[in-house]
Amino acid sequence: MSSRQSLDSWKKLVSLAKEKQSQHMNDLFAEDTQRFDKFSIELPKMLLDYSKNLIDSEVMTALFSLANECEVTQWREKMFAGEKINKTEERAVLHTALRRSSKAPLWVDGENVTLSVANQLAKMEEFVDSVRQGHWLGYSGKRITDIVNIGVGGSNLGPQMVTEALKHYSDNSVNVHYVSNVDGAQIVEILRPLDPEKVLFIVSSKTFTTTETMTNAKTAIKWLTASSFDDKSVAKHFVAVTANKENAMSFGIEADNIFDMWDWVGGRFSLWSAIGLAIALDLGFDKFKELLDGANEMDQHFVDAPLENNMPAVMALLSVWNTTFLGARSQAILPYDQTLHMLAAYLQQAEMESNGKSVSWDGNEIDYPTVPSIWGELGINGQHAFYQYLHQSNNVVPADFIGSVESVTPVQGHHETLMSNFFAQTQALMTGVNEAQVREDLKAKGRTDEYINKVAPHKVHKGNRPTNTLLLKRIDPRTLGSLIALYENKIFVQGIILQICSFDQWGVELGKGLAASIQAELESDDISKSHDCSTAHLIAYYKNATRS
Ligand SMILES: O=P(O)(O)OC[C@H]1O[C@](O)(CO)[C@@H](O)[C@@H]1O
Repeated sequence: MSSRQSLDSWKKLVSLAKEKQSQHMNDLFAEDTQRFDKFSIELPKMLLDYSKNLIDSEVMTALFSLANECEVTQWREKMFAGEKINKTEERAVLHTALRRSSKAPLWVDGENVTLSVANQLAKMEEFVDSVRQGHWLGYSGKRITDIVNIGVGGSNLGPQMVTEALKHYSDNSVNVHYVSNVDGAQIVEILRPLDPEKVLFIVSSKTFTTTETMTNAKTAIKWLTASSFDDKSVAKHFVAVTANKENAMSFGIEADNIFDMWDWVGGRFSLWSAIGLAIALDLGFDKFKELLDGANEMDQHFVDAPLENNMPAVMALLSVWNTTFLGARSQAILPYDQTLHMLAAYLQQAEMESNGKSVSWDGNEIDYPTVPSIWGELGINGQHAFYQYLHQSNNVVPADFIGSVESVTPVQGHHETLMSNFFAQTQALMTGVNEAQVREDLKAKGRTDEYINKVAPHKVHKGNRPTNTLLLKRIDPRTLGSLIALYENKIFVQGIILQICSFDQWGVELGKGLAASIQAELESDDISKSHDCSTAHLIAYYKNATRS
């Protein structure tokens, strides 16, 4: 039994979970008309209603005790102070320093992080302004019109998700494109309409070793130099963002064109650094700064608010309740705002690469369910695709519903239709409809007994499906910054409670290593004897087919 399971609060939650599993949220709402007031948190630009969870005050009290017994606030202080809480890599975790407003020094390994961040932001600002104002010109003297960000995982998902979400705020000084897939189909299609004389490539890679990114960057250099350019053109058309300056320089990128990353920023938490350069080029540096300020506001709330009124902490505790204690295995992210169409993909990496682990920070196997798998889509599209499963499958999927009071692009009648669905779905998921109600309804519609007997069981919705509702005022750079930081801080709290090292990602290494050796086999006549027979036959089939 792990140390967590011997905590009083943990034991209490185990017994409360048994009790609550036989209850229905409809009864909890009937018994307590104050549920919304008790189980909601309002911040200046967003409201969280978490009353539609299988909780009551006793459960929440036990969850807050769990957070206290797990020393969440002490760990939070350590993270913000730059202590090396990423134990397996002996690194600080300071993505919050990238958006911090305080000018006070913050030291890590003799480096004043506050100063390094300020310097990089100043370098970014100067570069962004010069590209957007047409001072930075391509090799042949033409203005840059298109930015192509080459990166994958954290060096792609965050910037691309934000670019998509804030499209409305772009003045279209430049067009921004993202290449992440090593499947050549993507880069070929993106480059096809572009003019090499007007394109700027950003090679974004913390390690500058990621095969997909390096392969795409090499293709981009070939594309550029294949026209009338020579090698010198690379200096005007390539910049890099990396913590591995040496590799970027040997790749051919000028030292001055390299923006720094640091080992204390995890890739999936890096959009606030120069990894967000494409965002800043698209929106202008002021709006990028607003994004950082919004994130900083959420950090301040996370640091200052008592746990009972702390949005990231409450969301983390609810996830632990739903998953570890009530047994949910997945979690849906359902934005009802077109601008957030990449949010689920972004949060998949943020949460699953951080906490998708089964060994605790002391190296022992974890024997309780940890975090759910994250998936999702725009909610309104999901309604016509997978909501059947959410309403009636025998697998309960807790869901975050995220909507905005105001649309960034109002079109008469649209927003009300969208939001009426938003409100209807969480109500339906909670209340459901029982067989007696179904029968009564069918009878009132004049259906025959035979028809009612046949159809009634299929129309029952058991309800009791947990949801959180996040209602934002409006998607803008500041609110989006706060929303992303909300989830980042939530992920941190989950990791602390579940005793997970949230800031490493060893689980991606095995496959990467194997792919490298298989690539050598694909490019030669050899086939390694070390494969299992399935993999060996698949490789042989592929090689025979490509060579016949
Ligand atoms: O920025 P890099 O070093 O190219 O890494 C890209 C992504 O690959 C991963 O290392 C996973 O393989 C992620 O953690 C990271 O965000």
